[in-house]
Amino acid sequence: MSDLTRLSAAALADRLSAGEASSVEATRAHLDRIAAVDGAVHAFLHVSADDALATAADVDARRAAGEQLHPLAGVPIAVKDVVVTKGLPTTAGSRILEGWVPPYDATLVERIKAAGLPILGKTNMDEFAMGSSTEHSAFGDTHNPWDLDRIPGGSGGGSAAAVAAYEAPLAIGTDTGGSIRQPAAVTGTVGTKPTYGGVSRYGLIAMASSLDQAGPVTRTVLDAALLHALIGGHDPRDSTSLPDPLPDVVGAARLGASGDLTGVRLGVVRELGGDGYQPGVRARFEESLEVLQAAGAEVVEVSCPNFQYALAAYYLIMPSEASSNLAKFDGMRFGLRVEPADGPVTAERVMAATRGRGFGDEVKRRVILGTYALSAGYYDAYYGSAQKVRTLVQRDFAAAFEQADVLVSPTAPTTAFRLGEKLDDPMAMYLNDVATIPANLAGVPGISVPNGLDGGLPTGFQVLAPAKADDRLYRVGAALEALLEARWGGPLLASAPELEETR
Ligand SMILES: NC(=O)C[C@H](N)C(=O)O
Repeated sequence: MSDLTRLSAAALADRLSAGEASSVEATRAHLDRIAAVDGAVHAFLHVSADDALATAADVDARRAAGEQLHPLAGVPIAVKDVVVTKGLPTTAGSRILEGWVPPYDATLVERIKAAGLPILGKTNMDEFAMGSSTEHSAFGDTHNPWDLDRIPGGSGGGSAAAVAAYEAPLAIGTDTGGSIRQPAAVTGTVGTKPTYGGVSRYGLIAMASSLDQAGPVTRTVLDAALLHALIGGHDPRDSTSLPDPLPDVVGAARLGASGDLTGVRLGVVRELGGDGYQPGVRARFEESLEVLQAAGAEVVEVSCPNFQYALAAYYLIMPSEASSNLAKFDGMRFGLRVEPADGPVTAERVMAATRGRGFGDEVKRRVILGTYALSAGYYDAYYGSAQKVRTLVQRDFAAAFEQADVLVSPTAPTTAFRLGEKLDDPMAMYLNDVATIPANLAGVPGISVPNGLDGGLPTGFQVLAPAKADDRLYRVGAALEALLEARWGGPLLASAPELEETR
C-alpha cells in the first residue's frame, strides 16, 4: 500500500505543493486502497474514479503552470451521500432516491470543486441520516475498520469508516443529533459539527432543517480546521447562513498544537458522562481531564439541568421537521415511482405505493411520529413543549458559558457495538446521542477528538463552544490531540489492526 494514504491531509498537501508527489498519484493511491479494502468496509456507495482522476490531472497541470492554488488543492475527499453532487448519484441511503442524479452541486461541493479537491465518491449512511449505526442504510451495512463485526457509528458511518480505513484523508459529514461526532468517536477519527449557520445547508438533503449542519471528518484536528475553513462562511442561498466571517479555526488549531492551555476554563457538564456511560469511556475522559489540567487548563464543574430532557425534545422536533421535509419524496419528482399493483392510478395511490416501497422502517417510524406530534390537538402538548425545552437547553448553555470557555464530555456513551445488537431497539439506538444532541438543539459547535481505547476500541472526547466560537474547539482539540499523542507515541489510529487488502 502506498504511504500517500497514511498521510494527514495537511502533510499530503505539503508534498503536493513541494512537487514530491502529484495529485494523480495521491488520488490513485486512495482509489487503490478503496479497491483493496472497501469490499470489507463498505464505506462507499459510489466511487467516482474517473471524475476524481480528471480533477487531479487538472490540478497537477495548473500547479505545473505556476498557478496559485488552494492549500488543499489535489487532496482527495469523500462526501456523505446526503449532499447533492452534480452528475454523481445521490441517494441519502434510501431506495426512494435510487438512480437520481442531481442537476446541481451543494454550495459546499462547489467550494470543494473550486479549490480542486478530487471527489473520490459518496459515502454510506443511515437512510436520510436517521440512525446511529449506518445499519438503516438501504444499501447494506458499513463495517468499523477497528473490528469488522462492529458498527462505524451513524448516520455518517461511511465517511468516518472511509477516513479510519485510509480510503480518504478527508470526508464530509452532516450532524443533526450527533451524526458527525458519534461516528468519529467510535472510529478513532476527528469530527466537527460547526455552529448552526456556519456551513451552508444549500444542497443538503434536509432531515431536520433547524438542526442539520455539515462539517469535516478527518484524522487530525488541523485537517478538520482546514476543511472547515474551506466549506464554511456565508452563503446567500441558505437563509440561515450566518453573515459573520468564520473565526480563524486553522490558526486556533496551530496554536493548540503547542499543548499549552494556560487560562482556558473547561466546564465539565455534570449531566453528561455519569451512569449509563461505559466505565472505560468515563475513565478515559477523566484521564484526559487530568492531562488538560496539567497543560494549564482550569477545570470547573457546570450544571445543565435541562440536558436530561434534550433527547426527548429532539425526538419530537426532529421527526416533526423530517415528516415535513420528506413529503417531497412522492414518486412525482425524484427517483423511485411505484404504481399501485391494482386499482386506479391516482396521485395519492402512487404516492402511497412509492413511499411504502421506497422508505425503510426507521424513516416510516419518524414520519409517523412527526405527523402525530404536529397534528391538531397534539401540537401544543408535543411539538410546543419540545420547543420550550429547546429554549431551556439554550439557556443552560448560556449560563454554563459564563463559567467556562468550552464544555467537555465523553462524545458517545459506549464504544462501537456489534452489528445487529441495537437494530431492533430504537430507544437503545437513540441513546447513543445523549451527549451530542444538546449542541444541535442550541446551535452551538462541537468536536470529537480520539481519546484512547477501551477494550481495544476507540472512545471520543467532546468539546463544545459558544455559537460562532468554533475556533475554541480547535484550540482545545489540537492541544488534547498533541498531549495524548505524545503519551501514546503516535496517533490512536496507528494502533488499529491492519485491514487485509484484497482485490
Ligand atoms: N442524524 C443524526 O445526527 C443522528 C441521529 N442519531 C439521528 O438518528 O437523528
